[in-house]
Amino acid sequence: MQASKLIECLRFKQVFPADYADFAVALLTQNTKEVVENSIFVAVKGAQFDGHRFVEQAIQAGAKMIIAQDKVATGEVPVVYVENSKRAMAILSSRFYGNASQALRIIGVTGTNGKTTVTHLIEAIFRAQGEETGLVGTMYRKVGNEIFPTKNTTPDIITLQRTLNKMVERHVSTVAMEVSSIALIQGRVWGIDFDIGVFTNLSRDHLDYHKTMANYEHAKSLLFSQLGNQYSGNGDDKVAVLNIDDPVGQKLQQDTAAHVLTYGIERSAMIQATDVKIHSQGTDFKLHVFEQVWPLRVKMIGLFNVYNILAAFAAAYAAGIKVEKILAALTAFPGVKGRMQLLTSTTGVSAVIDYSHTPDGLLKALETLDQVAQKRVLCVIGCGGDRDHGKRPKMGGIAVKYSDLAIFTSDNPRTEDPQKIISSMLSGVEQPDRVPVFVKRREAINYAIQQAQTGDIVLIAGKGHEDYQIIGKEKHHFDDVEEAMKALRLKGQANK
Ligand SMILES: CC(=O)N[C@H]1[C@@H](OP(=O)(O)OP(=O)(O)OC[C@H]2O[C@@H](n3ccc(=O)[nH]c3=O)[C@H](O)[C@@H]2O)O[C@H](CO)[C@@H](O)[C@@H]1O[C@H](C)C(=O)N[C@@H](C)C(=O)N[C@H](CCC(=O)O)C(=O)O
Ligand SMILES: Nc1ncnc2c1ncn2[C@@H]1O[C@H](COP(=O)(O)OP(=O)(O)OP(=O)(O)O)[C@@H](O)[C@H]1O
Ligand SMILES: N[C@H](CCC[C@H](N)C(=O)O)C(=O)O
Ligand SMILES: [Mg+2]
Repeated sequence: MQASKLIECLRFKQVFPADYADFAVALLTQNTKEVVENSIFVAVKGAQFDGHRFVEQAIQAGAKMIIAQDKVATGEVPVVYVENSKRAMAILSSRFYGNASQALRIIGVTGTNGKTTVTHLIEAIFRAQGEETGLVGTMYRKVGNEIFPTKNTTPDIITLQRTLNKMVERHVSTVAMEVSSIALIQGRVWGIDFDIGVFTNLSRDHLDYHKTMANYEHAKSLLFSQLGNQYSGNGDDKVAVLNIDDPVGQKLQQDTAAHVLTYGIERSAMIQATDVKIHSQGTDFKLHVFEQVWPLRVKMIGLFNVYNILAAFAAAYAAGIKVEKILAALTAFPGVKGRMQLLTSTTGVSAVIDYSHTPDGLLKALETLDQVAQKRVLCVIGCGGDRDHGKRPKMGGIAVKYSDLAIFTSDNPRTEDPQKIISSMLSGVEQPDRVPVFVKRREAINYAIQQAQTGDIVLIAGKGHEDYQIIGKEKHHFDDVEEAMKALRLKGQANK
């Protein structure tokens, strides 16, 4: 696309010089590291850097046009001044990548916990119908079967539009996408035409960023207030899928113009689960879809996973898939890597790897394991550095209160002192001197598995699927599954 054609979509812009030499745009980017010959570079003011300071570097790397909101010196290279470069970036990327979101059925999932699980469930349901699917989230971006790495749960808008464009090229029809609160505030989904919005739950997290729960709640509400403010009248209008047992889910009913489909367990809901029975191999419950009832057995463990299943079911139901077909896919679903992932061993000790990294997630994981463990539940837990400090004492307290033995260790310390993070966790515990502490995660895992006896379960919480540990700014290979398997094997050999 020619630059002049592309920037037509920006209103109220000032272009200097107005008679610039037009060119075919090779790439649109906000990052100097990506710039190639004939790129357009968008200068964005970020939390750490101001992109306007990288303009010269972008021009040297081949940028032929700059989009900016503040005055920049560009020599001969044309500058398009806009009121807000992030918004301009959203509008430009939508046009550059062919308004891809309009050609796709996009299901956005938001909430503190359960987004990755629900998006994978949705992906599995649509795949089982023979559809080509896309997935965007914490673990990766997936186009059909092809996996692309990701830096954020919800990527920046250009990466997102580029990914959606690739999905259209590969004949994807439905996309399940995690929408983080931070992305909603930062406009990373501006211009994305969501068809269905799903709310899982809201509890404490990310207060380092949002500061207050009210701000955090407002961020989540944006997905629903931006959904479906027009009615087609064809019966294919937008749908908000809301967890009605969560007070925020109840409030969101007021924020959206979209059709509402409620789900829940405790309160009366359109999609409801009753008679939930959790056992070590999975969970049984009755699924009520308005007036009809189906018995269901799933392989995932825990009451919280029943909520995740209801959310995914409701999204698929809203998309018009037949109940029996959805249920067949849910019954076959094996679970998500690093979410209540069970490792058994010949020793009779089991380990569960789970991505619980919030107070509520940890509480739910421990409550679930308490119901299925034959004997004790041990818990290895740390908290991430450069993240919400307030959740540390809460998670420390929960780990000690809801397990038989809690062992404190490091998660991803990032640029913080790991010992200080652990001290903060210990400040939430009544008898901190009774908590075994191992700064090195490997040692904590080994200790927990050594201490465990037949019938015990060791929960290794916080890092789930992650195959790295971030210490300082360095990423080192570290995988809880590998470490736990190694420790279980050693225990097995020692027992012989
Ligand atoms: C604090 C924060 O949210 N930062 C996010 C934000 O960065 P930013 O816009 O502030 O960027 P910046 O680093 O200050 O740089 C400003 C501009 O200069 C440009 N730049 C910078 C350096 C350079 O050499 N060249 C260059 O061009 C950058 O490309 C950028 O355009 O926008 C970037 C692009 O969208 C994100 O990648 C980045 O996420 C960082 C890595 C991050 O850790 N974010 C976390 C807190 C986050 O967003 N988490 C959520 C929730 C996770 C969950 O609950 O699952 C997520 O969605 O991942
Ligand atoms: N519905 C739920 N309610 C409470 N806790 C949950 C729920 N679903 C999952 N969890 C817990 O939260 C952890 C993370 O789950 P998941 O990865 O699906 O959430 P997420 O919202 O994608 O998290 P993130 O914000 O890191 O992307 C799980 O390992 C589990 O312990
Ligand atoms: N999406 C979450 C993941 C936290 C995972 C945990 N292992 C940590 O590093 O704190 C975040 O970036 O806050
Ligand atoms: Mg996630």
